[in-house]
Amino acid sequence: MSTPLRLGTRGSTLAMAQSGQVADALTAATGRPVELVEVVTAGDRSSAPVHRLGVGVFVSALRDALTAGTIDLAVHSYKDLPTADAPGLHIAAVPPRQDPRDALIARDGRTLAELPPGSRIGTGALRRIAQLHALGLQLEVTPIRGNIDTRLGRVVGPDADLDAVVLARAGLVRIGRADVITETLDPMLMLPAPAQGALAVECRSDDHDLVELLAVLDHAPSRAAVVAERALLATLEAGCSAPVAAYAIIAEGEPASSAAEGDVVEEIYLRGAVISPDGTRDLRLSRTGTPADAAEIGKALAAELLELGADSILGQEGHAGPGTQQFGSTE
Ligand SMILES: NCc1[nH]cc(CCC(=O)O)c1CC(=O)O
Repeated sequence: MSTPLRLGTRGSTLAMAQSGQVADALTAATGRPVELVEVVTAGDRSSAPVHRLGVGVFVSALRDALTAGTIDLAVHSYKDLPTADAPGLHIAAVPPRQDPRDALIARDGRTLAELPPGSRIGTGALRRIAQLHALGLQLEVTPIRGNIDTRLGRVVGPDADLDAVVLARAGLVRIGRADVITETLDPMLMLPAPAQGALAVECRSDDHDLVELLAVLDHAPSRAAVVAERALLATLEAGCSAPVAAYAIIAEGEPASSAAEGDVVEEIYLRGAVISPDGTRDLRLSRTGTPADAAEIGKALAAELLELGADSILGQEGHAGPGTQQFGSTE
């Protein structure tokens, strides 16, 4: 029996679930045993609001442990990773992505359209707040935070005080709570966060054997989608808390007339949005291309959004400007 690989994880229900799922997949594919090592992050120890701490605190403790060699690999929710590269570390796999759409959890099984004006709907993410306002449904959007269980408790159970909350479908699926979802939101109405529903499996770049081993978990279409969405985010120089949304789909495209019979041509479709927090300014665009050009497509779509004035929308939110990395998820 080979020595177990040490997979560092936060202790939250979601982190433990997704780390366990990656550990199992890795063992199934390679026969290597994997042990989970809990890493307590500054974000878990503090009760300060996440927008003050920055979501980076959840990530950096895991990255420090990787660099120090106390763990061999880490699993992150990809949407929580800053767009800047981490020196000495490598994302060795992007496993098959979960459904990236947002989900509504509402009282009495209601859908968004069934919520009466004045309904209280909870979410902390600026991207979701902006899009809920843009719908013009006269919903009362209430900022909430905390882990998935805490946020669910605002609408399900004895302490419920809201009519609905919006959460990522992927997180609920991973912790086995997809049953509470009353509507999966159409991306045309509620475009997800860049990389939502995807995981990043990270290790040290110089750990060549492990880089090679982890490649079995990589899913090329999921990686291409994430590359496009995050290229858009990075080009807008926005962080994961900005009112920026992006969603890429890889689909079978129309083969060129010159293509040989049986050739499968893949196409990437990327949709991106920048919306002011009050929902009054709402820029949404799409673009298609080939998956090999995922990064260029993301950059090009961001450039189009900037031409239409995206920077002035982001500027309203204390846009940090070139060369800086914004942190601070309120999700
Ligand atoms: N920032 C919080 C966060 N980070 C990852 C997920 C779960 C879904 C995913 O992997 O994208 C969530 C919860 C949510 O947004 O509801």
